Amino acid sequence: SLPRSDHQVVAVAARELSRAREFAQKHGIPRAYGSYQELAEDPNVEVAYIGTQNPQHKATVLMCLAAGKAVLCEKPMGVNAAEVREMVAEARSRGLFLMEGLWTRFFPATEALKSVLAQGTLGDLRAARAEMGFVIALPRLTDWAQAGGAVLDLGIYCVQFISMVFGGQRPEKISAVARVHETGVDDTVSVLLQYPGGVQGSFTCSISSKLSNAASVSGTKDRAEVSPTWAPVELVVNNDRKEFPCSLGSKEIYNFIHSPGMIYEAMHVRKCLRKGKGVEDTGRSKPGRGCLAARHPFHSGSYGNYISQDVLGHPSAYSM
Ligand SMILES: NC(=O)C1=CN([C@@H]2O[C@H](COP(=O)(O)OP(=O)(O)OC[C@H]3O[C@@H](n4cnc5c(N)ncnc54)[C@H](OP(=O)(O)O)[C@@H]3O)[C@@H](O)[C@H]2O)C=CC1
Ligand SMILES: O=C(O)[C@H](O)[C@H](O)[C@H](O)CO
Repeated sequence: SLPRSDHQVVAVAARELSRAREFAQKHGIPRAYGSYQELAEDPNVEVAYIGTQNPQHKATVLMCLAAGKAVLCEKPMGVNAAEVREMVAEARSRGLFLMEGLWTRFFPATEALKSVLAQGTLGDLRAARAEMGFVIALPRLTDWAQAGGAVLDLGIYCVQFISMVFGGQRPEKISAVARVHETGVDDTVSVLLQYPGGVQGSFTCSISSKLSNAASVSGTKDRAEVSPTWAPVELVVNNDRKEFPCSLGSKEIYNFIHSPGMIYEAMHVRKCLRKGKGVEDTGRSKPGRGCLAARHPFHSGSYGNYISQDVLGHPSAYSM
C-alpha cells in the first residue's frame, strides 16, 4: 500500500518452501525461499522484517545482521533483556539498523499526543495508565515454549506508552501482581512503576479478559487518552476528540484490527535509513548507517523487555 518507488516486498521465507511460495503467489512477491538463511543472503533484500514467533526472533535477527541487513523485528524483539542487549550490541558492532516493531509509536494519533505533551498542555505530569486485554485463543499466547503470556505480547504496548510519555526515563521501583495461567505463563498482570518525584505509571494486561484497551496520561492541567492502546486511531484531550482513521482505503482482510497501520513503521524505517544516522542510548546521534534501536525514548520498545524481565525475573517484584 506504499509507493513502489519507496517500498517493495522482494522476497518471503518460510521453513517450508511450499508455504513461502503460496504466500508469495498470494501477495505478488517475486522470490520465495524455503529458509530464512536464503532470504538473509539475497542481495536484493535491504531490510529484513522478522515476524517469527518470539523465541526465534533473536536467532533470525542475528542471522540477518550477519548478512549485513537492516532489521525490523516484531515485538517483543527479545524474550528478555539479555536477548535484547545481545541483538543491540551486534547491530552496533556492525553499524547496522535494528528496530523493534513497536508500530504504535508511528501512528498519527501517537504523533498528535507527543505534540500535546511537548506543548505542556497537560501541565506537570503525575500519572500514566494503560490497559490491553482480550479473551484470545491464540495457542502461542499460553505456550511457555513460545514465550507466551500477557506481559510479552500485550504488556509491552502498555510499557512503551508509559515509557514514551515519561520521556524514556527508567522507573525507580517496579512492583507487580499476577494471575498465572495453568500452563505457567502470566495470564493477567498489573504493574506499578514508580518514577522520580512521585510520578506513577501503571498498567494491566490480560490474555483472558477484556480490558479498556485505552492508554492515558494525566497532569496538573489536563488529561489525554489514546485508544486502542496498541494501534491508536483516537486522541481525546479534555473533551476534544480527534479521529485518525487508518483503513487507508485498504481492501485487504487482516488478522488484526488496524493492521494497515503497519505502513507507518515501514515509513519510519525508510526515513531512518535515508538519514543514515545511528541513535545511541544517550540519544546522541553519530554518523553511521541507519538508526539503532536503543533505550532512546523514540525506540524504547526494547525498554519493554527490561520491564518484562524485571517483572517476571525478580520474585521481589512479583507478589502473587
Ligand atoms: N505488531 C502486531 O500488530 C502484531 C505482532 N505480532 C508479533 O509477530 C510475531 C508472530 O506472531 P504471529 O504471526 O501471530 O505468529 P504465528 O504463530 O503465526 O507464527 C509466525 C511464524 O513463526 C514461524 N516460526 C519459526 N519458527 C517456528 C517454530 N519453531 N514454531 C512455530 N512457528 C515458527 C512460522 O513461520 P514458517 O513456519 O512459515 O517458517 C510461523 O508462520 C510475534 O512475535 C508477535 O508478537 C503478532 C500479531 C500482531
Ligand atoms: O501485537 C499484537 O497485536 C499481538 O501480538 C496480537 O495481536 C495479540 O496476540 C492478539 O491481539
